[in-house]
Amino acid sequence: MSQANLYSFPAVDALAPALRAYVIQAQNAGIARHGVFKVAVSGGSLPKTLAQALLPAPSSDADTVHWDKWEIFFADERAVPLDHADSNYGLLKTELLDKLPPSTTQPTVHPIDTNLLDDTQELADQYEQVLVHSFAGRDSVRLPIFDLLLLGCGPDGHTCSLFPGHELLRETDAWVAPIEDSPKPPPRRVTLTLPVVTHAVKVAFVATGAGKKEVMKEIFEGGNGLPCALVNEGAGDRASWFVDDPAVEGVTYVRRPFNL
Ligand SMILES: O=C(O)[C@H](O)[C@@H](O)[C@H](O)[C@H](O)COP(=O)(O)O
Repeated sequence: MSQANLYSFPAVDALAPALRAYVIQAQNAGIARHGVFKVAVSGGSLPKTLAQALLPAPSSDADTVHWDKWEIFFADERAVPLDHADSNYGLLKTELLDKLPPSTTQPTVHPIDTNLLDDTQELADQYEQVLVHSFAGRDSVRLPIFDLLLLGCGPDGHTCSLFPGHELLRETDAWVAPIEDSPKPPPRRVTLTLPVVTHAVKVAFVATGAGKKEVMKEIFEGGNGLPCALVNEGAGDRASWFVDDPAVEGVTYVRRPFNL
């Protein structure tokens, strides 16, 4: 069975250019296939790392981020207004989108519908409809196939808003699901479901810092049904982990040299 790729770097400074090369390759493949690049992103520390990877000026044509071709979705989002401190949209905006050079044609961004914040089921259903319309005619209608998912990994092994042991891990029908009892605050959120996550063309996790080393050991050496491990099992070598050395200290899983 194919296995997830684990790429480790001394620090984020070295990780960022590799992540950039990987994202640009996924972007170019998406544009070649469909003329656009459909990507979903998480919150946490990811937007900041993405900014470090993607904001530097290109060194060549092949190194160019074609923001005008990007369609950005949220892998998970908190049920809060877009300008709230907990909003993943707000985080991406301040960390990355607002920092694009003024001459850049902004990407298309799909935030949640904040008219529906009182009802997380409605919020999830509406966001699923956004995906239905966006992916119409593209792949099988059974599942939206993102060109790339850019995800984080919590210290408990959660990813998106899919938490260890939660019933949401058994969701097989919905593409987007509500959660009212997230153990990480805030409790009310919506998230892509596991089938959508594992069917993406590529899934990249970014996990940095010594605070991740216990869970990285668990994910890569036992799995234990942790959401991140379930993504690794479902996506196989379509999953790639970009980590720093402190996050994988003591992890025996074989690191790959980073080569595209
Ligand atoms: O909305 C969220 O809570 C995030 O999307 C979440 O899934 C995040 O990616 C992980 O908790 C990792 O967070 P860090 O990168 O900050 O460790």
